[in-house]
Amino acid sequence: MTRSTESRLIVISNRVSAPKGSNSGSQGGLAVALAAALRENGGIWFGWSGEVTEQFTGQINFQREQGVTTAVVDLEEQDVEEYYEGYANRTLWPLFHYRIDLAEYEREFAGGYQRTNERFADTVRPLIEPDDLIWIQDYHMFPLGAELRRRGCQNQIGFFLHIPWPPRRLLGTLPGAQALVESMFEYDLIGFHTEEWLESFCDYATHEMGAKIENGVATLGDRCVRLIADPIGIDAKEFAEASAGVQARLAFRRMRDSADGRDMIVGVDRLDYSKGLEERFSGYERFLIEHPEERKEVFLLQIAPPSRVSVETYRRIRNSLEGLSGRINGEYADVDWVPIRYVNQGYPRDVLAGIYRAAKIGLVTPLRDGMNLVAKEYVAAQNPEDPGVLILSKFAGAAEQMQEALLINPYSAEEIADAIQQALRMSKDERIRRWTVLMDGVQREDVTWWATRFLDALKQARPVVTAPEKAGM
Ligand SMILES: O=P(O)(O)OC[C@H]1O[C@H](O[C@H]2O[C@H](CO)[C@@H](O)[C@H](O)[C@H]2O)[C@H](O)[C@@H](O)[C@@H]1O
Ligand SMILES: O=c1ccn([C@@H]2O[C@H](COP(=O)(O)OP(=O)(O)O)[C@@H](O)[C@H]2O)c(=O)[nH]1
Repeated sequence: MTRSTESRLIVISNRVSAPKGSNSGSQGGLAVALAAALRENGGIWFGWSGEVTEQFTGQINFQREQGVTTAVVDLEEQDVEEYYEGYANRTLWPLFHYRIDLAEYEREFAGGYQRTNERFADTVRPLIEPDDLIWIQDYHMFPLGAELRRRGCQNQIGFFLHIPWPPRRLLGTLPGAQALVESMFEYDLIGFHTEEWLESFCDYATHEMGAKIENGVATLGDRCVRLIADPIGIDAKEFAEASAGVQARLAFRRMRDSADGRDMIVGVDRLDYSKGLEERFSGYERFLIEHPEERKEVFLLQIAPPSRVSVETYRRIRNSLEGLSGRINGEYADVDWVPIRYVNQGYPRDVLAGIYRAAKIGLVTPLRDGMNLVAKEYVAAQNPEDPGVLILSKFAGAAEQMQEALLINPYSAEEIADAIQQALRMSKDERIRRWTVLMDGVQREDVTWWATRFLDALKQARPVVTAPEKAGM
């Protein structure tokens, strides 16, 4: 990525890095991807520190590391409860993953979300210079662009949504949905991972709000916003280096030794109901039932670091998975074999790289997922001469780019079971053919490609207004 000499980049996201004290392995793909993009680009990365303070002060803690300045603020407990755990993760997250049965619509959450976004706007506004490009990330911060405009910010502001955009009939259940979408017209550019999420946004904007869409631009009244589908990738180069490193090799050997000649199937997901873990276990159980001859020949390693632990739905999914894995193990295990190794712990990505490489199958079966970077990491970690097979949910954003994976419906235990059998029986030639196409895509459409496409589109979204103090220089 060529570094811009004209304008700085201000990235704003809820999570700037893994909160202190949390397992470093549990941070999600967004933090990982943004760290890589900012390393390339330089600039300021602003967001929540992950820390709680008694009273919001707006005091910014700056740190400079590897050419990137991070600027973080602490939030009050009430902000965290209403904004992060409440509106972001009990209202928007389930709704945007098509789970209106789990979505909670509470005025306190909506109020706390708005208040916290106003606090972010007040705090970051003084850091913004007239020529800066501003890039806001994800569903925690839908109204932030409008709040910055209210504070006189005329910069180019882009917004990227990392999760799916729900179908219009589902979004219609959210109180205040129209106001939320209207506020998004204050952005100059909005990015989605897939054409499908982009189309869903257009469907809502046109049918519920009377917006007009033409040549990739949505118009509502006197506001225009450019829309793009821009799928995020991994830092393929860094990942390849990690895969060749000591930790990856140690992990690979450890897994191979403990597999004792059996084929390993691996799943790696934050412990989240959107990841389809119950359905995955049931699909695997169906495979064990339909193929008793395979029982001692395979095992499933599921790595599932706990996530958003203060939210009740996340505690429920954890309990339910403990019960399900326990039942399956109790039913099918023998003295020398356990069908599921279920691990509630996060691992650094270089260790994951070795684990992915040791697995014959990568089992990635979310019920709905904005992208899913694990699918791409699994491919990047494979041995080119003897690669494993990726089984991927057709409801993950990654499926649009990864057509050579075995694409399945994660709600169907039969399809999961059949795909496992197909992958185990697949010839080496076919594995290499599929992997070569997948790997080509992972390398070409990497995190730098993603960030460059977005930032280039943002620069061109509307003519730049030259800052008065720089005019005539
Ligand atoms: O910050 P957390 O609450 O711990 O959650 C972790 C991240 O989860 C979500 O990740 C999404 O972004 C990924 C990268 O684009 C994408 O591959 C994945 O499908 C999404 O689920 C969330 O959107 C992030 O904001 C969180 O940081
Ligand atoms: O134990 C773990 C589990 C996951 N991850 C990383 O967390 C990210 C998960 O991103 P993904 O897009 O798959 O899902 P998200 O958690 O963002 O919804 C990937 O980069 C994983 O390598 C990790 O470092 N250690």
